[in-house]
Amino acid sequence: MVNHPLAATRLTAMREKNTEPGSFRAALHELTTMLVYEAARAFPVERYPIDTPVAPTEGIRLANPPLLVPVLRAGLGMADSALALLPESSMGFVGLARDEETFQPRAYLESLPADLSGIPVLVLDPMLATGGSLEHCCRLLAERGCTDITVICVLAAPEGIARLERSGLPLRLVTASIDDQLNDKMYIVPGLGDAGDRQFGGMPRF
Ligand SMILES: O=P(O)(O)OC[C@H]1O[C@H](OP(=O)(O)OP(=O)(O)O)[C@H](O)[C@@H]1O
Ligand SMILES: O=c1cc[nH]c(=O)[nH]1
Ligand SMILES: [Mg+2]
Repeated sequence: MVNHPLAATRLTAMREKNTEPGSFRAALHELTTMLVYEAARAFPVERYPIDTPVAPTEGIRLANPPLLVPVLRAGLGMADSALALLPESSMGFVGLARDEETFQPRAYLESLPADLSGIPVLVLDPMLATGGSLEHCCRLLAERGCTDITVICVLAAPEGIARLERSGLPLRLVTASIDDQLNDKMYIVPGLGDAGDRQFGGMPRF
């Protein structure tokens, strides 16, 4: 979990119900930078020779830049800042919408490389609630041979964390908060509401 005063202030702006969509998107953008920065501590690097204007020395580059996979819609608001920190990365896309009666994810977009063996993947979705959506996304990646998945989210519910743990998928989770629980509509409590609607508009359902 990323526990930092600057992350906490962005998270507070996102939780506050009167935060306008523009400020919500700005806070998500900045918080994503911090979450990706922390997640990237674990990335392997390689050394290679470079020249400064003064002398030869050794440079560092990522040994294996990850594929970035935002989960539409809400993960779209994390895509730009992740790509800014990882300009060497490519991006795939998964589109999922949770059915608000059954709470099952409905897939409407799958734009991923066919073979992900040997390629680490950073999945971007601000919300881990029941875990159905992120489990579905990570299964798509594992079916393509991915064995190294990092899920980056803003808020995680204990129920969703337990589900990902039970899934046996090869993943680790980086989050800014583990909240208390889910309500009867499967929204995270205290949470921040619907992360897609808060960025892009829509009807409150919680
Ligand atoms: O853990 P779960 O119970 O599956 O819920 C989490 C999912 O819900 C949200 O997306 P949503 O389905 O609302 O789509 P949206 O991004 O288009 O709003 C969120 O971005 C996750 O993908
Ligand atoms: O609290 C929640 C749960 C699912 N999806 C959201 O956007 N928010
Ligand atoms: Mg939504």
